[in-house]
This record gives sequence, C-alpha cells and structure tokens, in this order.
Amino acid sequence: RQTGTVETDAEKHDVEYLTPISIGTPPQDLIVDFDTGSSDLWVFSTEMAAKDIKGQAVYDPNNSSTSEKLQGSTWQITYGDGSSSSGDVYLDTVTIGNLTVPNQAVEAAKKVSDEFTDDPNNDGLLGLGFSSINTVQPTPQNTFFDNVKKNLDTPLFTTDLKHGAPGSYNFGYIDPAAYIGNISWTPVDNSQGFWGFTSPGYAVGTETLRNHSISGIADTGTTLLLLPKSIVKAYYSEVQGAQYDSSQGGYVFPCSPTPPDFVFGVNNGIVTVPGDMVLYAPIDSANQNCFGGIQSDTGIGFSIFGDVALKTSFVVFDAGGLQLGWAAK
Ligand SMILES: O=C(Cc1ccccc1)Nn1cnc2ccccc21
Repeated sequence: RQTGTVETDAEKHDVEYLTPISIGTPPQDLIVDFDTGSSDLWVFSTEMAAKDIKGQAVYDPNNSSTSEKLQGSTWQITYGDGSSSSGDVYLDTVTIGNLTVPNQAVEAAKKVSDEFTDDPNNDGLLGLGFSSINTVQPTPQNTFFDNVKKNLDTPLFTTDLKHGAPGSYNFGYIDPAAYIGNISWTPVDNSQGFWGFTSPGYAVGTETLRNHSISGIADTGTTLLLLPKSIVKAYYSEVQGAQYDSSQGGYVFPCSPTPPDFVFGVNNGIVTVPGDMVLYAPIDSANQNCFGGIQSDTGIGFSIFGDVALKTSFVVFDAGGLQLGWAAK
C-alpha cells in the first residue's frame, strides 16, 4: 500500500494550478493541469502541427520504450468554456510524485484549440473526475487515480490549493497537519461523472446562513466560483459600486474596499471565502476595478465550486466513501 504527494504551482491570479508528471521510459517530464472536473489525461504531443505548439513540452511516444499504441482508439473533449482538444491514445508508464501506473492511457493530442496553444505553461490535463466521462472511443479509459487507487492506503486524494503560492495534491492519505478544526463531510453524487454535492445554504458577510440548496461540483479545473444568478445578485447587492459589465462578461466592482466574505454550507459546517479572494483580478492597469471571483452559473445546469472556493480549504475527494470533506486551514 502506498501514498503520494505532489506540489502544484499557482499561475498568475491562480487562473490554474500546474503540476509535474512523468510519462514513458526514459521519463518525459510535463507540467499539467490537474482537473477534478474532467476525466481525460491528455498531453501536447509530437503528433501535433508545429504551429499549434507555443512553448509547451510535448510527449513523444516514439521516444518511450514502454509506449504501446491503443490501436483504433481516439478521443475528443470540449470543456465548458469552449476550449477543446483531440487525438489518439497510447498506454505508457505515468509517474506522479512517488506513485507509478504502468499502463496508463495517455491521450496524445493531434489538435488543440487556441486557448491551449496560447497557454505556454500548460502541457495538458490530468483528469481526476470519474472514469465514466472519459472520452476515449470505442472503449473509455481509466483515470490515473482509478488505476492507482488499488495501491493506495485508502482510495482518496486531497487538494490544498493556495492563493498565489504552491499547493499540493496528496494521494492515499489525509495529512492531519494540512488543516485545522473538523472536516465537514457531504455525500458525492457522481452520476454525471463529477464530484457533485449539494450545499444547504449561503451567507454574505457576517449574516446567518440562508437556507438555499446549491447543487454543484468541486472542480479544480475551473478558476472561479460559479453560483445561481439569484445568489450572485444577492452577494453583489452588498458590494459598493458592483455592476454586471457585459463587456467583461461578469460582475466588476472597485478593488477597494475589500468586499464582504461569502460563506457556503457543507453539511452542518461552513466554508468561508474571504472577501479578498472574491477580488479575483484587476481589470484595468490602474487597478481601480476588479473582476469578481463569484460569477453566475447560468447556462451550465449546475454550480461550480472552482479554485476560488477550493483554495480556501483543505478538500478530501473520497472515492471509497463517495464523499467530499471540506476543512479550514
Ligand atoms: O470549462 C470550465 C468552466 C465552465 C465554463 C462554462 C460552463 C461550464 C464550465 N471548466 N473547466 C473544467 N475543466 C477544464 C479544462 C479546461 C478548460 C476549462 C475547464
């Protein structure tokens, strides 16, 4: 039985968290976005057109003595923000920290959309969602976590994302030094392939929790906290000068004073998103107005507890108990 840990670095404004992995023999090092909101492990590869690669590291299956083409298999994924990629599939050895999976499905990109080409630091994605939504055809493949979990002390991983500082993903154990107080546990609905859960309510600032069921997913691949329009309006009604700016595609408000905290329930506990985390990023060079870290989930069909929510907490993604644990830190 094993456990593992790997450090993840926050990009500017914590827009994404990038984590090192190794693929093949000899090991090829890439840095990818660990994404609990999807379930494909795909990487930039030597099968792509040179014009679509701008600074990323690429996986070369021909340079790995352990790669084996999964004949006839292809993949194609489109994310909620419209970005997309596609290609073919190899089985190869993948190592994260001290954990190795010998025959992991590695999805080699042949095409990626501009959002990925224009993100030089990101060499691909490692899905940590449920394997039921893996896009490989004709036979969907297992995620790294699904393949490694039989070797783990316990089938869970934890996230400890931070604001503008390296965080960590741990596999197979809960580090008691990584959080304070108690872990609030809530059941996971994985029927859509996501780490879905329902929060019982929310509060703005120091008010008492309002009963309002919020069904959403814990998604490290989404930057912001995307909530029902009514809650977003209630929150920004308490932020001086806040307004919906269609040119920015969301609520913006003066970067000072610090806006109120946003609190959401997890079972009988609460998670507090400090006001200064709702100040997602300045939209002008004078840093006068800021884009909000809380925006509407309209059109998605569920809420998304992205990095703005996750980086406030130590979160346990427990596939054994099919539950999520949230703790302060
Ligand atoms: O796509 C989204 C956010 C989103 C926006 C609008 C509707 C639904 C969801 N997150 N995401 C989760 N994993 C991702 C991977 C790449 C890009 C975005 C990714």
